[in-house]
This record gives sequence, structure tokens and C-alpha cells, in this order.
Amino acid sequence: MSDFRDKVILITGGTGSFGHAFLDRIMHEGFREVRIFSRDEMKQEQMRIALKNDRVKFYIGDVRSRESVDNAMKGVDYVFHAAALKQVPSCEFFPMQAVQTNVMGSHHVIESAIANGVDKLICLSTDKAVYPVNAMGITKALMEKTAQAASRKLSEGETVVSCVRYGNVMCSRGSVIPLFIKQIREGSPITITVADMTRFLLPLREAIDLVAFAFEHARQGDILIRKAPACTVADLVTALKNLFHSDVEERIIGMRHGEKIYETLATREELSKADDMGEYFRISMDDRDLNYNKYFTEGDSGNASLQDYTSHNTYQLSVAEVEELLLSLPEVAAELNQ
Ligand SMILES: O=c1ccn([C@@H]2O[C@H](COP(=O)(O)OP(=O)(O)O[C@H]3O[C@H](CO)[C@H](O)[C@H](O)[C@H]3O)[C@@H](O)[C@H]2O)c(=O)[nH]1
Repeated sequence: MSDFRDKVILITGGTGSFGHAFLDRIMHEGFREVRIFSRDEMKQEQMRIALKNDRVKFYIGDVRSRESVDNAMKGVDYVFHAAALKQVPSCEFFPMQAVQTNVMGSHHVIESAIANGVDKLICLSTDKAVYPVNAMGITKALMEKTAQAASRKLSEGETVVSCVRYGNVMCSRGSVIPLFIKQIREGSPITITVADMTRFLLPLREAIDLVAFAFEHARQGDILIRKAPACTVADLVTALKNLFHSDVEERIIGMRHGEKIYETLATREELSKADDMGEYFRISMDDRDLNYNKYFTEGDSGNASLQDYTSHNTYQLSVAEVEELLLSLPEVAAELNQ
């Protein structure tokens, strides 16, 4: 990754899986200081003990409090904003909590970064922010809009604010792969929502690659996505059962609150103005001004034949390919070696 030798980096929500993996990636490069900003003192303590590194500093705070964000922001060069409420079900039941953390909290981070002269700010978003149907996705969509609204007001030389959109990070906390493995181990039925539901599959290392790519290539207001393959829930289950030599029963439980049958990483409108950068798409912000009249007369001549980029129409992994991908994940390898 880039040269961080003299730089101060702030990671909001830094005790989560992104914070750990990102820190791991940059640990051997020089950096002046990494600040881990989060609410949970226990997780910070565990991370402090595990790292034993004086250049990693810990800040207790909550993105909901601008004051606590400002306190951690002084002298920072780069910010990675990962703090969020991201469990779909809990955000469904407590949508205003999602508004406070994902919308107001992100607004605080963005405003504070700009006020403190930060060079680059990258906000972590999700495919669930595209055509959002659940409170988690809706609030992440608003985070993206907030970031882009701030970008539009910024000039050359000020903070470069950008977003990245993840698909499902494989094996992330509370996600389906660890659950299926647990069910296989216990011999309890595997609970399948809908067999042909699809999800983009993103190993954590590729999510970190995406952030690193955005760090190098994002321009003001951009949204970066990484192209990713997908698979159905049924194929994921078959692959796991093959790997664990299991013939455990499967039970169909139906869709959960706020779920979609497939996810979308980029809309056709976004793709019409995106740069295809090999493994990545770079989507520029809509920088039209509020004088919308001219667009009624001139229109937008984007490519009308484009399709949304979804987990249904991206490359679909075969069962053998899902097995191979699963085997490349340290969490799955560790389970298999037990
Ligand atoms: O018992 C289960 C649980 C899930 N699934 C299916 O497996 C797929 C993946 O489910 P996950 O729960 O791993 O992922 P989601 O797409 O639902 O979203 C997850 O990842 C999000 C971030 O991308 C948020 O963190 C969210 O809260 C978290 O549930 C979905 O099609 C889901 O319907 C099952 O078949 N059976």
C-alpha cells in the first residue's frame, strides 16, 4: 500500500474486522501513528494487548458525538470510516439508531475530517445501499449521499472524500458461513432462507484490497467497487457439506426481515458514468448543479442498454469454485484442521 511512513491514520470502528485486517496489512510499512476509535473499551484493551505497539493509539468515543470525533481527528492525515450499525435485523427494529450512527455519525466524521484538514477520507459502504430496502441499506445510502454532498462543496487541495461498496464479506461476524459451519458441526439442520438467493462473495483480503485501491485512485466524491463473483445459497451449502463431508439435513426457513433475493453493487445509471478499471469500477459523483432545467431539455445520453451489476448477473461460481474459494479463507481452513 501507499507510503504511510510519516502519516497519522484514524480508523473509526477500528476494533472490528476491517480495523484488524487493515492494520495487519500496513503493520510492516512505516506509519507514524494509527488511531483506533471505537466505543468498546474491552475490545480496545484486547487489541492493545494483542498488538503491543506504541504507535497504535486507542480513542474511546462514538461517531454520534462530534466532540469525541474531533478529539481523535487532530493532526490526522488519512481516515478510514468503518464505524457503523450493520446488522440488517437490528437496524430494522431500531431504524433511528441506524440513522444516528450511520447517517449523523458519518456526517460528523466527514465534517470533522474536512475541518481538520485531513488529506483523504474513505467511507465504507455496502451493496445493500443500492436500491435499499432495509434500514441498514437506507442509512448507508444516506451516508454515501452525505459524502458526495460534502465532496461537491470541496475545492482542489481540500479533503478528498470517497466511498467503497463491499459485497458480503465472507466469514464476517454474524454472517452465514460461520453459522452453516456451526450447524454442520452440531449436526443440526442447515437453515436455508431461499435456495436460489444470491450474494456477491468477497473475502476480507479483497475488501482490504478495495480500500487500498480507493486510497490510491479515488477522486473527489467517487464510489469504488470491486467486481466480484456470486453464488446461490444452495451452492454455498453444497460446497460446505462437501468440504466437511456432511450429509446434515437442510431446512428451508424463508426470507428474513428486510432481505433481498439478490444484491446490486452498481446501478445501470452509475455504470454509464463509471470507469472500468479492470478488477474495479470507479463511479464518479453526480456533479450536476441545482439548475436542473437544462437537463430537462438536453437529457442525459448515458448508455441506455446497460444493466445493473447484480449478484444474479455477475459471474456465478460453480460448487467446485465455491469450495476452492472457501478453502482459501483462513477461518474455514482452521475449522477443517480442527
Ligand atoms: O440461516 C441463514 C442465514 C442466512 N442465509 C442466507 O445466506 C445469505 C447470506 O446471509 P448473511 O446473513 O451472511 O448476509 P446478508 O446478506 O443477510 O447480510 C449480512 O452482511 C451484511 C453486510 O454486508 C450485514 O452485516 C448483515 O447484517 C449481515 O446479515 C443470504 O442470502 C441469506 O438469506 C441462509 O440461507 N440461512
